[in-house]
Amino acid sequence: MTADGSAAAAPRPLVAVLDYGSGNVHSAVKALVAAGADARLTADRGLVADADGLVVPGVGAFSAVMSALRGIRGEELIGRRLSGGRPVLGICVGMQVLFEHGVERGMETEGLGEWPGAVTELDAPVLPHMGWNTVRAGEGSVLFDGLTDERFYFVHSYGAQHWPLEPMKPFRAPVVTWCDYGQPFLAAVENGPLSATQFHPEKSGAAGIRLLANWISALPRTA
Ligand SMILES: NC(=O)CC[C@H](N)C(=O)O
Repeated sequence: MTADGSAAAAPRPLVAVLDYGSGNVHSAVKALVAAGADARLTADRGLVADADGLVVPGVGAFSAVMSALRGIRGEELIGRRLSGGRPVLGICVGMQVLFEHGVERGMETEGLGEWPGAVTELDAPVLPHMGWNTVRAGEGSVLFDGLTDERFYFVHSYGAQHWPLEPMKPFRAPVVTWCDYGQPFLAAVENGPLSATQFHPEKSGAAGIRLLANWISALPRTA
């Protein structure tokens, strides 16, 4: 209750942006704040564990991102959150490392293995895929709620091009969203507490902010 008796505004959901030396983190923090979160760039293990949401950004080579994540035992931080059903959002290479492995320039690197399958070079005439694209949102998507026919900004040459995970009843089937660039590839996945986008919501204008706001609105509140 405030001094004039009106109801105090609810505190913003606390979203940790994992600081492990990846690039592009400040635009992610800024976009999350614009989308309604109290966003903080941090490697503090307690804060990462307790935050309402964790965002794992990622730019550069799959192998370098995995090495930097392992350097702060990021696989533990992400795995423990997911074991406790606590939301995590991976962005770009932060999505790619969630798969079993990545193959870049002939080098295979083990990923976090949250999802089966591999991240491989896109089968497209021009790489990198750098620009705006529409996506084919999966049925029941939370991320793309109210965002049909919007375009999102992609900068990548690799991606997950198959979704081998069969729904395991009684669990809800993951919601997969596709994009067409040369061949189809996964633009986003929503799988219980774990979501991820291959594109950059923080570089996708108002549609990107709305997508982040959808994710933030769905965060269970611990405070
Ligand atoms: N934007 C990025 O940093 C993506 C890099 C990643 N190695 C890819 O090309 O898919």
